[in-house]
Amino acid sequence: MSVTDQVDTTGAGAPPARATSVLSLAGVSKWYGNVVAVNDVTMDLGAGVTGLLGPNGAGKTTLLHMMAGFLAPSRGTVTLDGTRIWRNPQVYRRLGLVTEREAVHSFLSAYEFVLASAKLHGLPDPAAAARRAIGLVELEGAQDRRIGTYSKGMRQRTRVAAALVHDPQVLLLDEPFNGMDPRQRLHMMELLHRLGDAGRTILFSSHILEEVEQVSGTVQVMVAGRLAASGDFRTIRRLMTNRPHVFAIRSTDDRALAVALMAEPSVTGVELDRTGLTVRAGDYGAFTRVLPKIALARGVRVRALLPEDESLESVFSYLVEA
Ligand SMILES: Nc1ncnc2c1ncn2[C@@H]1O[C@H](COP(=O)(O)OP(=O)(O)OP(=O)(O)O)[C@@H](O)[C@H]1O
Repeated sequence: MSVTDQVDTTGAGAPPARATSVLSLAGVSKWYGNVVAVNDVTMDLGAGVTGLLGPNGAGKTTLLHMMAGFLAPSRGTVTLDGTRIWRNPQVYRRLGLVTEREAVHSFLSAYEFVLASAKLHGLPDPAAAARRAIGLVELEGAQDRRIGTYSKGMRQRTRVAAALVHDPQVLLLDEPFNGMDPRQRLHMMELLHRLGDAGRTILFSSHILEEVEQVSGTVQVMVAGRLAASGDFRTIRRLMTNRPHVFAIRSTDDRALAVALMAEPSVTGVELDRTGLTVRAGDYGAFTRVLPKIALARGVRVRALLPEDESLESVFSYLVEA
């Protein structure tokens, strides 16, 4: 029996036990004129929840849209269980996408909104499919209220239900946690876990490290269109935290402090110029603990200690260079 045969397209009852699907990208690039948005990305995604992490402009949305069949790759192939996705409506039926920004009509109820999505998919029993999808996101209690009266989290769950109405094996979500408060986030995280545990392939994008860490053990990291790292989150996190840290230091005697710091094992580089002292340290904790002691011993007062490269972009850039 093929994977397609096992999909419950009746829209009724509990989802069946499913075979897992593999979404594969092979040498995928996408360019818009001179802008290379995605650059030679190869990855395989199986059942469970995977985070797609990267700073703004890294190419996450472009990648998700190619996976969902919204965009053609400029080069390479995107396949689901070996079948090309682009211009293949049979495969679209097995995919769901929750886009980053999309208006939900505030005058409709969640039930009406999800029902419309079921009808667009041409499901045989749209009403049953809508009820099942609303049950999956636990919105039954509010399904007949106008969406205009919902919280941000409820609106987002309504959109997830609309994307799940045809019971797809793969669910792609672009920045699903944006603008949610902690409680709404938790609820959405639990939902994604439940869907992943039930055998679906779930990929969600985010530019927030901690967010991905809380939701998924597996991560694909994109930087400037390229896949910078992929696999177990903890291993990648260790790579990120073990990177050299750069500090700008302002003190009453930068020269004396520079000489003293050169002998310090946690310091890997010292630069002194007209603007002040720049220090590279391998171990963030060890360096920040030892600096006040060294300064005190030399009679130097530290006026400012500024980490120079703490932005997410610099963390990601380090990964690309590693
Ligand atoms: N339609 C388009 N025409 C031209 N350039 C585009 C288009 N869409 C995206 N880009 C460019 O492609 C690159 C990747 O954009 P994309 O939206 O995929 O990144 P992202 O990681 O999703 O970013 P964000 O988190 O800000 O949404 C960016 O440089 C962006 O400006």
